[in-house]
Amino acid sequence: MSGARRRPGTAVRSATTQPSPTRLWGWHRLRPEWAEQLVSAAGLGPGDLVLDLGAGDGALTAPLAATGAQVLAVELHPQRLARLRERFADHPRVHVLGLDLLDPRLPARRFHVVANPPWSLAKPLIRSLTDARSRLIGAQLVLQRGLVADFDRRGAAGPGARARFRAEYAASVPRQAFRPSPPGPAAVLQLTARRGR
Ligand SMILES: C[S@@+](CC[C@H](N)C(=O)[O-])C[C@H]1O[C@@H](n2cnc3c(N)ncnc32)[C@H](O)[C@@H]1O
Repeated sequence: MSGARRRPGTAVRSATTQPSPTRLWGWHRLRPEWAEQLVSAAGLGPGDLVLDLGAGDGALTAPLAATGAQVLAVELHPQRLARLRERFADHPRVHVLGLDLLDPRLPARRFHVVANPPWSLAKPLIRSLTDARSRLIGAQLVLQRGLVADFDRRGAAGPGARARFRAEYAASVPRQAFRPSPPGPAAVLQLTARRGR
């Protein structure tokens, strides 16, 4: 892949993938004050590795980098990816990756996730993050409120996922927290590994 460093344990699907006419490229950017709030609640610092999945143009990437953590910002949309690469080209702790979130490979070392990912991919994404081989420590995912409430009630889906991760409704996020506003309200789903992974 050109322009982005490849990390062990992460997969790279073509960064030149073109938006397909059937692919949903919805983009509800988090407003800066909400992005800051989400990042500050994650309690990250130097030495941590955090993934921003579906990074857009970096609404969360920038405050995540300001914590001192190492940030992997994943985006597939060609223009957003290009903008992201340009914006963080000189940042020593931000690595921009042209990955498809549907690719299940994850970092080989322990990691966190703080993200406002594409809501349509929430279920496969959570399945992959809570997989038995995943080294996820904790995730904060901004998703549709109803879905977050479901996860809070039923726990993480997928074989054995409930035994490995707690899934909780952590906070409500109003439609006004995004630009443009999504059709319905959102919430933060907190996933926490039950044991060190
Ligand atoms: C809800 S937007 C959030 C953008 C940014 N995190 C923010 O809060 O402003 C989701 C992002 O995921 C990206 N995306 C959609 N499908 C993707 C995929 N399969 N792989 C990687 N990124 C994807 C979209 O291009 C979009 O930028």
